[in-house]
Amino acid sequence: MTLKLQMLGTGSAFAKMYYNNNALLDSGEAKLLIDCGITAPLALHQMGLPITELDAVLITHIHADHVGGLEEMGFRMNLIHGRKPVLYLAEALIEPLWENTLKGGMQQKGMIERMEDVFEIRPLVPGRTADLVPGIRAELIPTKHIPGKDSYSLYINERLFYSADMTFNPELLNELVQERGCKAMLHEVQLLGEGAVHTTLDELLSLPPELQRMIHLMHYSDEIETFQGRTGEMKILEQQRVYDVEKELEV
Ligand SMILES: Nc1ccn([C@@H]2O[C@@H]3COP(=O)(O)O[C@H]3[C@H]2O)c(=O)n1
Ligand SMILES: [Zn+2]
Ligand SMILES: [Zn+2]
Repeated sequence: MTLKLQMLGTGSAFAKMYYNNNALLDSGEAKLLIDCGITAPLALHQMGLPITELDAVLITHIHADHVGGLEEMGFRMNLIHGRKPVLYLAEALIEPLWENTLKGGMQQKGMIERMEDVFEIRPLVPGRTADLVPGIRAELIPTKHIPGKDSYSLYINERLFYSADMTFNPELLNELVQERGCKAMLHEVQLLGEGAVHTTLDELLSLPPELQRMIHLMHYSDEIETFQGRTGEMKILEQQRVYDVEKELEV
């Protein structure tokens, strides 16, 4: 089974040269979308991938660059295709995603009263590996991002770490490699400024070279081109390029 990765976008929340940092994983048997930001429907359209081809969506946290495309996804799937998209998310995100994000645009008296009326909700328990779609299983790892807001990174198929949005956590990265057999890391990076809610490039450059070699950078701002050749042993993920995870991303 070959796992393929295609980033719909590799941009930070306010990037204008890149779509939102949302990822398509394809196991050959099923397709999982990780996060569905504002630009995700347009990115999928430009990739020529119909939303009906997605077997499930997994949400890491409730920021618009990670959930802003769910209203369109929900309406189109239900109203045009007569299907509820499968939505995986931590139990703690279910209520706030509906009450604080989707309800305003999607609620319709007598037709859509709850998130379950438009999505097939599949709650995830952090720390417990779940089979998501054929060939893709994942464990939610609670990570620090915005104080007071739940946010999760992913450990996929016991070999691929997906940071989502998080502040620097070298202990976690070391544990994943030394104790859990991690072979590749897709990690967000803030190129400029202090890392209040993200992980900075300087923080990642402080990691040992052998760990840096496992890291592929994503969720970056428009300045990324000026950082070519300045990311130590780390590579920069290319938007919409299709990667064979084992052959091209693993060390
Ligand atoms: N305390 C905060 C909260 C938000 N932000 C910015 O808003 C963005 C929301 O999406 P993101 O990708 O998590 O990046 C956040 C910061 O750019 C920030 O910089 N500081
Ligand atoms: Zn983000
Ligand atoms: Zn965020």
